[in-house]
Amino acid sequence: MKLFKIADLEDVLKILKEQKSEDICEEITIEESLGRILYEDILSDINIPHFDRSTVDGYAVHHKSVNGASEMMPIITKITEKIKMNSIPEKEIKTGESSYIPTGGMMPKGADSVVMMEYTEKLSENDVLIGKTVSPLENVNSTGEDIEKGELVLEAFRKIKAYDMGLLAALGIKNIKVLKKLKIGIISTGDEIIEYYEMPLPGQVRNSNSLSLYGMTERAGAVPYNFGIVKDDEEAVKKALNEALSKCDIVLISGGSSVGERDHTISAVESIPEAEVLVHGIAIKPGKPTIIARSGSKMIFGLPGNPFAVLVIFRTIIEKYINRFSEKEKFVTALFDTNYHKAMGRSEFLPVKLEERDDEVYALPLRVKSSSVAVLAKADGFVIIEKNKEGLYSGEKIKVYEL
Ligand SMILES: Nc1nc2c(c(=O)[nH]1)N[C@H]1C(S)=C(S)[C@@H](COP(=O)(O)OP(=O)(O)OC[C@H]3O[C@@H](n4cnc5c(N)ncnc54)[C@H](O)[C@@H]3O)O[C@H]1N2
Ligand code: MOO
Repeated sequence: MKLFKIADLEDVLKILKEQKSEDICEEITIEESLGRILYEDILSDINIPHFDRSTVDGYAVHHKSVNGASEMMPIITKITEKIKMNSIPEKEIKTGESSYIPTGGMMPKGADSVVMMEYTEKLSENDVLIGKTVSPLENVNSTGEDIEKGELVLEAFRKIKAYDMGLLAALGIKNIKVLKKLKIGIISTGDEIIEYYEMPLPGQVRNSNSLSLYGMTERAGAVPYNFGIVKDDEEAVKKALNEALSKCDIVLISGGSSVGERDHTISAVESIPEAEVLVHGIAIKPGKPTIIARSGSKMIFGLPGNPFAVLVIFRTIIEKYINRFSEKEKFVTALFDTNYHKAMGRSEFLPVKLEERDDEVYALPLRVKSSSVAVLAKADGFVIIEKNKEGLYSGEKIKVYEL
């Protein structure tokens, strides 16, 4: 009798984290870096800002010169200089003096703060009334305040975000080392599976899994390759798997992952001499019959055929592996809207809709079968109910993760 070696979701993630992969990196320009995985630590070789500058248009002063100044009791200061952008102030400020300074202008020596224009009144070319007290560093961006020289700015294996690109530019970095994009082969199996552009006869099912895997692969920053539909035939599955393995870093096979007579993924995987099955069966609903194997430096994921299960396994496991576990899960907290019972022994992936009522966010569960292709299009996020919980109760505070 064939039995699954059911592993917990956390253990599966741990096994995947421990897999040594052959890192192949390449150098790219920062313009090309969005969504790529950094292969080096980025340290700043400068202070940002690299000079003290004003954050407002106004008059640079030493705070002691205007101590006690107010709208009713302004203090007169002598204008020493009109500082220009992109130039070094020529004069040092002494007690009772001020310099006009634009936003972003370099602070003159002797000044430690800036009074906003709105609180000043120019009396002549040489004198200005200051109607506000300021404290040291008020309206000043001091050297290294944002980033200090030598600071670790971005850590290796971070997935580069749009705002990281601006940060790299501010550091004057043109090229960075990133991991080469992983190539991901996608195979769908099943005698009943037809191309999505064909009209299904009774018993036939359009191939939706290859397309959702294609999209999710691209979203994860890898390159998908479609290896088409393969019949439920052991030799055909082996042939397709070997072909995909020879061209890709990771192979995803949907369908045939269970233990039925027509489920050939496991035997196809086992027929590869260097393949090692790491997992066959995960304590997650849906997606239980998932297979994870390694062949040299390559990985094979045998996914259940059910469309919802495919999405769940990709979202909770494969995507994390592709991204080297570098992305923090984003979530919002919400109150669960109803009582929900689940069987013990498997973690459950539950899609939810979010609703705002009386200043609270409520999560409403969407009833779903593993065969659904539609449910995630209706969902705003998902909840993972832990393996040993019997469900969720109405009003329970939960984390809703981004889909
Ligand atoms: N005796 C047992 N039977 C089953 C178990 C079990 O533990 N013991 N687990 C069940 C669970 S849970 C799942 S999930 C399924 C997974 O089975 P397979 O991976 O072998 O998947 P298939 O039978 O090939 O397909 C299932 C379902 O999905 C449809 N499908 C398949 N490929 C596609 C595709 N590319 N696009 C759209 N839909 C697809 C297929 O037509 C089937 O309806 O096993 C249970 N059985
Ligand atoms: O694990 Mo299966 O995907 O529940 O139907």
